[in-house]
Amino acid sequence: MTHPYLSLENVGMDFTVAGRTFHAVTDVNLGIDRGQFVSIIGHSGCGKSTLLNIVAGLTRCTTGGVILDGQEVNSPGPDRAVVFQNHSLLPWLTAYQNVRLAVDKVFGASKSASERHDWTLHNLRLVHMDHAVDKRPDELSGGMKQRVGIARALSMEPKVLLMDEPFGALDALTRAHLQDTVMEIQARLNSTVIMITHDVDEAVLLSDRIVMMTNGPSATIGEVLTVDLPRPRRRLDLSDDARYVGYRASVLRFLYERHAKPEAA
Ligand SMILES: Nc1ncnc2c1ncn2[C@@H]1O[C@H](COP(=O)(O)OP(=O)(O)OP(=O)(O)O)[C@@H](O)[C@H]1O
Repeated sequence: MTHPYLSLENVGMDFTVAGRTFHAVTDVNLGIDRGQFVSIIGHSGCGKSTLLNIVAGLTRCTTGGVILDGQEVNSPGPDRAVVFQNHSLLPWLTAYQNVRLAVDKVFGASKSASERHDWTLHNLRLVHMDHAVDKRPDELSGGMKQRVGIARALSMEPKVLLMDEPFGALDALTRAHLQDTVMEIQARLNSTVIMITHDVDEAVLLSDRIVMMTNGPSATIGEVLTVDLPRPRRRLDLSDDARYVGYRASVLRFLYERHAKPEAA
């Protein structure tokens, strides 16, 4: 029997606050193949970030476990790079230096200084940021900072790229540009990606599968939708494509009919 590249097995997470235990997430089972782009969507508070943090190794799950490429995940590691909604670049370093720091950390022993230099520039080029390598974060727009954050994550050659609402803080046009860049890179590198999003169009456009979460407490996977649209995908062509519109409607129905937030219903 072949195992998926990444698997979440019976993952559950309880939080105990002031002596009271809260079951945030229960019984999450998910297998992800290499090269797959998976989005997690669900209402606020359903445990999306909790799940991502468990895969990242930043949080230990209360029950179950995560296995990546045959190894159990117990702590953070460069094989699982994370991109957060708000860039986490070091403000006193340039775009180049922010990426180079990660490259030195991961490849300090295995690549020469000139190889690490070339690799840093290569990754900045992938996200179309080679024109601003010497700029510090406060000299870059929000979208540019996210690009550098993505370059930094990719430069570690992670087995899985984890993205927690990576475009959430960006305006619609910048968001669209960045989504296109991520699609282009994913096609080129065959990256395995888990992305959290609140944006239904973003989920359908980018994903091979969309994991839809029920509301908490005891949130779990409600449904998994396979998005069988050919790649490369172009947003303009898809906007009136019947299959695209159908997928979009399925996610909307899940979120706003079957699992509407009680206060929003
Ligand atoms: N460290 C913690 N201590 C106590 N409760 C927590 C902790 N982290 C998360 N929770 C709770 O667990 C639940 C899931 O939180 P989580 O941040 O994973 O949700 P989310 O789906 O990512 O939300 P959002 O979409 O708003 O970011 C929430 O009810 C939250 O209050």
